[in-house]
Amino acid sequence: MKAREVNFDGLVGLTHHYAGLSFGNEASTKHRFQRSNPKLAAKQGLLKMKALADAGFPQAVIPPHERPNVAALRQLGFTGSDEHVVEKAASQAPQLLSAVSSASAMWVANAATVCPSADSQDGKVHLTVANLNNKFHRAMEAPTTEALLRAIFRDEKTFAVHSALPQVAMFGDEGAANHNRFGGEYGETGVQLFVYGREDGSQLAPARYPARQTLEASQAVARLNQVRPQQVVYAQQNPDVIDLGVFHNDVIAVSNRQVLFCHEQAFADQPRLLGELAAKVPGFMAIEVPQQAVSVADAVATYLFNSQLLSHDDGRMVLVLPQESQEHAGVWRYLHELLAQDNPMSELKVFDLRESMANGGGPACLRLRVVLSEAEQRAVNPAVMMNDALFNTLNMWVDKHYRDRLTQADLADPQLLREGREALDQLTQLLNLGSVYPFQR
Ligand SMILES: NCCC[C@H](NC(=O)CCC(=O)O)C(=O)O
Repeated sequence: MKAREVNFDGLVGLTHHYAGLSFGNEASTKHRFQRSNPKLAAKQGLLKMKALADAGFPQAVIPPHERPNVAALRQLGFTGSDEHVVEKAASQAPQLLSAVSSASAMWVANAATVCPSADSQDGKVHLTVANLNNKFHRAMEAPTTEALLRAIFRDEKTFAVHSALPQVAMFGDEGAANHNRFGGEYGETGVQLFVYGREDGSQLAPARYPARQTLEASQAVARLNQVRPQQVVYAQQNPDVIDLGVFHNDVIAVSNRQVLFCHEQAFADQPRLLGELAAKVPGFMAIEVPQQAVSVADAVATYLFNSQLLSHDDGRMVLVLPQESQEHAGVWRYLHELLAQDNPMSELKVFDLRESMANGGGPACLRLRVVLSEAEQRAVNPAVMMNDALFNTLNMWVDKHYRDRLTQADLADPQLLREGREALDQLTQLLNLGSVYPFQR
């Protein structure tokens, strides 16, 4: 039976805005306080999903979270009705209101780490929710992410959804953005590469920006996901590139099947890692981009590596890139050289994801890869699968509910809270999710 990689993309939420919340993520810092367009952001994401579904790649959607997160503000001491809580936060602590209003759950590469059934000891598909401990606005995603994943991957005989790791720095976990799986056919046993930024207590760590993922977290996720130990490889990110803005490994590397496409400075001990992968993955091929061809700074600015590397049924691979890669002459030239060389890459697909990119989220950040056998695909909640009908339904839903401009000041508007709840209440019906949001309980 043929297994496929299904890409689950995060749908951008109604409160998408630029708040500069992610120290170490240069796009987030740079676009702080600029005006956003949530409606356009959601539509840009939907267009990518639809185009990939049309090109034959199975595609699904993961809904946004309830924002502002009023419960989080209450936990921080704001009292009164929900509207009063928002008003008080807006006047006393606007940056906190921004954090609890962030639409950051759209970047579902950080939602969880996935282990396909072919790799797990009990033969189930495992998903461990990421705690996103390094940033307040992201750490609050875990409970709703868990509820959503349980509503999508409902069948407990097929899927095992694990709660996030303890919310402390030692177990900082950013999900699939620091995880790669290598192998032949998707349904065959693979090798899983867990990439971390630091080991608790070790000196080998970035100096300027935080390392969000720890080795201790990666090891715990590998245990929870029941990955057979002989199939696990750990590697440390190069701390110097974290200091240049590579806050997740998927900003500097992407993989698919036997191919690793990465910058030559991506990993701390790159020759050792590539040797280990060559020994464990039959037909392993590393495509390392030299600093001379594309600098780390250009990779961060263009998100060349935050691409999706997808396989057509005949084995040809397509690289799904953000428009910023096409707009950079040197990067675009390099990509064409790559196509001409002897490797499986045969096609480039470019998308305008400007709204997400301005917060540091490219094509790869917006998707969670889930390898599923045919039987497992049938066990997924069918209402989240992208097709013509769902594309039209979601576009109409976005048109009806989303604003086309939002600044930090607008977050004070209590109407935004009501708009969000009404929209999400309808969305849970459209996607047959049941009650997943705090306001529905
Ligand atoms: N995988 C891409 C994640 C991008 C995300 N950006 C943000 O949260 C920016 C939000 C803001 O600054 O408004 C992050 O850094 O975790």
